[in-house]
Amino acid sequence: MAAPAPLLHPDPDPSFTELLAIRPQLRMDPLAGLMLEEVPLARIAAAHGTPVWAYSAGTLRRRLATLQGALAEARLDAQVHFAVKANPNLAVLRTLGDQGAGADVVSEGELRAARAAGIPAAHIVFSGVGKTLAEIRLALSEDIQQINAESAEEVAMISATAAAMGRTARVALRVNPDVDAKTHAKITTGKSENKFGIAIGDAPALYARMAGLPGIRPVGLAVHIGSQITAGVGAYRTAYGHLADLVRSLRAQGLVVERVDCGGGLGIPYRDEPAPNPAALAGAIAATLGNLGVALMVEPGRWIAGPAGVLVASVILQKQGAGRRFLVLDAAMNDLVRPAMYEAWHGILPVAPADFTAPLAPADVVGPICESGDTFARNRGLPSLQPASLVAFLDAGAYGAAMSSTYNNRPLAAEVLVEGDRFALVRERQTQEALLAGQALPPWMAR
Ligand SMILES: Cc1ncc(COP(=O)(O)O)c(C=O)c1O
Ligand SMILES: N[C@@H](CCCC[NH3+])C(=O)O
Repeated sequence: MAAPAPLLHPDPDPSFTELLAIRPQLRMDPLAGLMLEEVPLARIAAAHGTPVWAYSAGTLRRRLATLQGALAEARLDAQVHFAVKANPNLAVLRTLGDQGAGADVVSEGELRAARAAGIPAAHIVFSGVGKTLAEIRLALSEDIQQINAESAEEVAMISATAAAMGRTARVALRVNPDVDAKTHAKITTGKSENKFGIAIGDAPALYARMAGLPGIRPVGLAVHIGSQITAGVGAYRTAYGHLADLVRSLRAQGLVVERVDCGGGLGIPYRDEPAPNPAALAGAIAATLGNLGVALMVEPGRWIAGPAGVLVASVILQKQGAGRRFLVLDAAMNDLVRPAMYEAWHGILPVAPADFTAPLAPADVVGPICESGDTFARNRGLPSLQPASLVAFLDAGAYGAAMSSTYNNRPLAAEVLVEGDRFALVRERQTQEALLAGQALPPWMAR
């Protein structure tokens, strides 16, 4: 069973050279050090300080094109909807939207970001297990492509809201196929014990009921079985097979099924995981749903954005503990929470050219936050790194900045977009003033 690589892995880590070999967006220049496309990361750090996120526009486009190409190659009538939760930066969304990506959103904020980036409402799907009335109203007034409903209770909310607004919501039913995607327990979503979707056995009756409700036009089905799926496409095939059966049985009842949203979840190799590729996913879709005459959607987030981004941090100090070396960075779990939250393994490379050939020794890479979970890596082979040396976290373009917080009252880091040999700030580092803004003392504390 493939599972995401944990923070501390029993096998030797891939070398720096091996990590770079499968990431064409990154290379080590003998003079300029680690480069993202044609921009030395040291230049970005010098211009905008650290910690700083940097995204490659070229990589975003290339990966989106690979996915679009794989779907076309499999002769599928399929649209890619980028899962905005992975990276809601407007420049990222604009880059992908300009190349034809729609958006999969799960909140008012994501819907507004997708619209602000220029993604047409007709290419936006709203997913999520708990949309508020205000969010349903916004989706309806924007007339987005589709709302994916996850329960009978939510269908009733959408129907009542749409009818009151004199609108008709295009609704797909998200089904829970009870399939194990063999990924981290916190990010598996297609098992019956997970909160997502409606049990596949309950779907036919609800779908039939939807067809008779005011304010609702049932347009199809949706499924999403989990994230960072690296155990091949078997679980996808099983889930899509169940959906295909459901499409056939709904149609046999005389119901209309126009679309199937196949969800996201395609994994990437953070360490050396044998991640499935888009062609395999397209093959699984084609083999199951390909001949039903339904329009298809996929909702990848990580696969597109993960490898396109890095987090650059500075070493604050190197500290010798009892039998271990700690490398204390100015980035912390509030910036990149994946290691603390899922024990996730991220490649960590020195940015300076000389560091690359230096002898390596194990280090625990940590942030300055006051809890031991603020650990990015254990026993990681790294050269001696003096204060102010830079390191880069690889594959940080998805669920990186998106999951940042201000824990320890640390401001959100800046974000930069790299385009060939140019780069531009696309989100400023949060100011200390902004961190305090909006807080007020109650009148009785005034002095
Ligand atoms: C409904 C839905 N679609 C798409 C995604 C995107 O997942 P990933 O970034 O793993 O492709 C998610 C997150 O797992 C999700 O919940
Ligand atoms: N945030 C998770 C993925 C969850 C996907 C959300 N549906 C991660 O970083 O791996």
